[in-house]
Amino acid sequence: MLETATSVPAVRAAVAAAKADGRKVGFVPTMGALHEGHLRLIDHCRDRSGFTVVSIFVNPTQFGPSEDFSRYPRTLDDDLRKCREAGADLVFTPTPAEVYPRGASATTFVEVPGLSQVLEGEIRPTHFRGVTTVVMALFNIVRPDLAVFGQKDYQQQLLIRRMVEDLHVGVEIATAPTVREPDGLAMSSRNRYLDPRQRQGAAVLHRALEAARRLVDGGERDADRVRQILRSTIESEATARLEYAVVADAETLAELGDIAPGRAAVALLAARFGTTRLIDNARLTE
Ligand SMILES: Nc1ncnc2c1ncn2[C@@H]1O[C@H](COP(=O)(O)OP(=O)(O)OP(=O)(O)O)[C@@H](O)[C@H]1O
Ligand SMILES: CC(C)(CO)[C@@H](O)C(=O)[O-]
Ligand code: BAL
Repeated sequence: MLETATSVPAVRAAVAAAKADGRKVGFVPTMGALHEGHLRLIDHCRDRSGFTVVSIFVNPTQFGPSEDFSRYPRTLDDDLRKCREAGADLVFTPTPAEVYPRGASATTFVEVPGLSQVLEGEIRPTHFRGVTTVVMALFNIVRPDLAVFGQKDYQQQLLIRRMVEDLHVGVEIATAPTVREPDGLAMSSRNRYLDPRQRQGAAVLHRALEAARRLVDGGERDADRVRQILRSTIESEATARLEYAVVADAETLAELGDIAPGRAAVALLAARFGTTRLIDNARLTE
């Protein structure tokens, strides 16, 4: 049976009861508007724990002043139904004032300098400070044994892993693969902003990543050539405006000159389709 909670004490009580039963507690933080990608994270979590908590919280502190906080999709009834069908045990739907007790925003922050300032962090300068702060607050509220994040937000899961390691948070972090539409577009709550032409065009991100992967699988070691194929594929799509296309070290996100065997490399992309920003990534080597 799915339980719901809106307050910190109610979450703590439900989680304490599960732990008293000897159940491992898994946690899937989300901003709602749930799609198949989120549901696979819940499956991943259920496979690895005995009590799955999902949070649905559109976190104000990770949106910049000109971003889409007010129009971000909020579909709570539908989300609760999907969580129930997916077999979650507890859904936490707090207000900002519940998460940020001093008045709807944070007055204490957790930051991961360096990793939070490149790529997404360069374009969205306060974004990751908001993410790491809210994830730390949610971890302290839920006190899970395990938390699951999506590979679609590659930089985000790296930052969270770093935060957990640096601050001895004691939560195991799992990363689940990106779930895609049949044409390869990574599922994202923001896909619903796209008009039909942009929606069709957005599949170019996956095509670019596939082209890069084919090049590397064929033996290409020059990261510049791989960047070129990423760029030229995206630039061939009329609805896309490229923001970045990088080939980076999979752990540090430092840009690579060459793709050496034994060094894990990842391609990361961001582009706008109209006013909608989408990101995607793929590992090029393991
Ligand atoms: N297609 C996907 N496959 C796997 N995980 C995903 C996918 N999309 C989102 N996630 C993961 O779901 C979690 C919650 O993400 P969030 O609620 O922001 O959804 P989103 O679809 O990424 O929304 P947005 O459009 O804001 O980026 C994150 O860990 C995110 O990486
Ligand atoms: C991790 C997260 C739920 C924090 O608000 C958010 O950044 C997201 O949905 O990826
Ligand atoms: N999934 C990332 C959340 C954000 O873009 O704010």
